[in-house]
Amino acid sequence: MIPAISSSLWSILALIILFYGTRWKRNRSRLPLPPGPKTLPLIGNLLDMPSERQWEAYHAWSKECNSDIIHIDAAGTSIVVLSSMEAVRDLFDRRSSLYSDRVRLPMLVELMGWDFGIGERAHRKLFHDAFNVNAVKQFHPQERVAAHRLLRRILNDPKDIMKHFRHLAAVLIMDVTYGIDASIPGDPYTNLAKEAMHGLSVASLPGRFLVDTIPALKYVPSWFPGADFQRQAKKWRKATRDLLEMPFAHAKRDIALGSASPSFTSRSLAALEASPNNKKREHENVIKGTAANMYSAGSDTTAATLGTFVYAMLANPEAQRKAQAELDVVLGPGHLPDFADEVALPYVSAVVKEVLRWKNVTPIAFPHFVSVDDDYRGYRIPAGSIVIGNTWAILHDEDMYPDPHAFKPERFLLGGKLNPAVQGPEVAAFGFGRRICPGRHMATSSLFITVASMLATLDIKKARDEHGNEVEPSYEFFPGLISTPLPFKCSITPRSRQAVEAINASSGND
Ligand code: HEM
Repeated sequence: MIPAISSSLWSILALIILFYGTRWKRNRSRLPLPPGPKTLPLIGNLLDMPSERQWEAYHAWSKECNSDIIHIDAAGTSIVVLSSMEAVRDLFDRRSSLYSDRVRLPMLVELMGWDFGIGERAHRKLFHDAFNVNAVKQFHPQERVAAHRLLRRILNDPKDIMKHFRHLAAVLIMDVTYGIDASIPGDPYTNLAKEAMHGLSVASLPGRFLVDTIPALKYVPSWFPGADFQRQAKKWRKATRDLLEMPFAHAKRDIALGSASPSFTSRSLAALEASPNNKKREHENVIKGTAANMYSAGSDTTAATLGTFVYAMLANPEAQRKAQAELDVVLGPGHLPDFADEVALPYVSAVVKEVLRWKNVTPIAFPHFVSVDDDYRGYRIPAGSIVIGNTWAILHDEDMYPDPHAFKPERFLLGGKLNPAVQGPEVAAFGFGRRICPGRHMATSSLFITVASMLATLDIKKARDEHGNEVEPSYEFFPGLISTPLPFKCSITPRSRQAVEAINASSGND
């Protein structure tokens, strides 16, 4: 499926495809490309490229070709898909210096203004210092408060659970990143981010916009018939730039007034004082870009994963009952869990793992890019290829995870403990190699405290219609780089009077 385009745009396309197609053919070397679906002259697999659930099509092609590395030709854009841990480790880990670039999708970067990725070493160092496995413990108090606030918000308004998850993720990350309290009603930043994030999620999928396959289309003016992508890009560009500039300016203002709460931005700007004067502006831009990345990469992924948790509880009520029984034994009914309880709660930990695996929210991670020719297992990986680790295929490998589409936390347990022999979903759910999600330790700790707090105090059940029949959710996701549950109904009620009292006495204060 490809986007609908007018006949005038088709004629320009034909010329451009001819140009790119012949250029690409000239560059071919002797080694064969990895196997892949049959191609048509010049346009390759362009007509087969799915615009939704790409990971499933990649997986099916991989099976057809009996290969964990396949090649797809999208009208001259070379896409290589890796579907096993062995292949992702070989390329993304062992050859990380070659495979760690990001794809410069023209729609996203040039037209929409997402040009502040954290590719540079300076960004990654800033991030690592604040978010490594030990440093993230500093965020436990904020994560605990965010989980307690969530419980109170659900008690007061149990209807739209995804709204509460988005609020939790946005408030937590605004606090940690900028020291901004986004919990106040009418806060401008959470809505601002919503529009920018929607654009990012849609435009990050390779093949979603034709301009990514044929970059010269970016010069087509927005009034040209069929150039809807230009109008769409303009709207998203404004949201992107506002997301980059506005919260950062707010944090700087608070710092100047002396009223800022400690945050990634305040700490990084304080450290900037030591930079030479001629580098200050440049370093400040690095901090600004890193902060915007944290927000953009951390908020929707966290909210979507929590939505998947609710889907899982609706799909497998028995798992919910077992997790609640474990919490009741360890904490006593109506008590809220804390981080120190995690070791005594293997079933709850297994629920979190299975949520990250079952319908993982970043099924193709974020695509990587290789800028030089390489070869692997006798195949040629052409320079300029988009290289995708098919996280979804890895986390649904039947040999590693029998009955892979079922939600079964037990698969991670043996003798009442987490079984180290079973590969945890963390090996793929947060991406690969040098570009692996730097927020993963914070993500897993905030998922644990939120899931455990909800299970300790709330019952999550299917909603009922006006005839009292259970309403089965679709378990479907919004199609984007980040799979977010589509709107669904469910019933969330307190488990007991003690649970209500514990929530009301907790640290969440709105
Ligand atoms: C459950 C929640 C999360 C999931 C599933 C997730 C997943 C991912 C994935 C798959 C990638 C791409 C890795 C690759 O290119 O191979 C990524 C990148 C990233 N994540 Fe996360 N993430 C989550 C939460 C967070 C949080 C809470 C933060 C920030 C505090 C964060 C910050 C980032 C950043 C900055 C990048 C870009 C790294 C780069 O481009 O080098 N993520 N994440």
